[in-house]
Amino acid sequence: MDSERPALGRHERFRGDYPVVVEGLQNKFGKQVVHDNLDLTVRRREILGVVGGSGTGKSVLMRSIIGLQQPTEGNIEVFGRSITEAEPDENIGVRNRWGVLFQGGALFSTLTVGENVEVPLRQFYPEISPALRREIARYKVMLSGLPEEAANKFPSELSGGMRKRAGLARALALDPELLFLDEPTAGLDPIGADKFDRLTKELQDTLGLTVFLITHDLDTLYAICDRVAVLADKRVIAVGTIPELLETGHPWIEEYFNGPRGRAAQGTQTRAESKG
Ligand SMILES: Nc1ncnc2c1ncn2[C@@H]1O[C@H](COP(=O)(O)OP(=O)(O)OP(=O)(O)O)[C@@H](O)[C@H]1O
Repeated sequence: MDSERPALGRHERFRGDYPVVVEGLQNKFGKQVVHDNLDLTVRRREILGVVGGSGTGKSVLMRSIIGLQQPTEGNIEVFGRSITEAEPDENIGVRNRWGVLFQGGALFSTLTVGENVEVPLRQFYPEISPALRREIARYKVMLSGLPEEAANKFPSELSGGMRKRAGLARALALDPELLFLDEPTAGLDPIGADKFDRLTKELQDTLGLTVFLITHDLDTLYAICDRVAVLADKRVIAVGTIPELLETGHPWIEEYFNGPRGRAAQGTQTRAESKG
């Protein structure tokens, strides 16, 4: 089992082995404490699955890491830069190194898919010519597995699965090193979810991405995650491979992975592996 708080010198964090380091995080909404003394490190080029019961604060954790939620205590470093201590404008140099696929895609409904992908390009690289911006957006649309013509469609003209891919295209707009995915396969049918998983893995491999992936989808955890972090009791109670997590004997982990759905997902994975 991995220690959740490795003894890291700042120079090691800068070397990029741990693109995300969260230490002693606390998030409170009024009297509700969502996180308390939460530690987590994300390793370079891994797909880290983040699981936990509903309302355990997975999305709040992601929002804290990308600077959309100011924690009440703790420190978060992304690519060696403190997100919690700096003003949002000071983080401009790291904000263009990550991409985010929010739950539901969060696309602008009045813009076409291509125009949606152009939004971060306009924001971070206003000097790029409109023609080149359009070209980059088209490339990202295709990279996300959508047909080229999807760039001219509005989100309302797409299926749920295509909208997810459009959101992914926008998340990839700035060639990120770090990708945040919040429940990317929620609402997809099993075949669509499987294809999305394979796309995520392929992109991670070919682009060398580090992926922070919030999911309830056990198939995704078994199929593509290198490690899984479990949120419970207001913190990350364990991080590791699925066999390592099971060794903890924690009742929630046991029930989650060894319940009927967990066993089914494990069976699917074993069959997929034996087919090669
Ligand atoms: N802006 C906010 N103001 C007040 N409470 C909030 C806010 N954002 C989140 N919360 C609360 O924080 C808790 C954690 O929410 P979060 O969305 O992170 O859960 P989650 O683990 O992602 O859940 P799910 O799996 O259902 O998506 C919830 O109780 C939620 O109501």
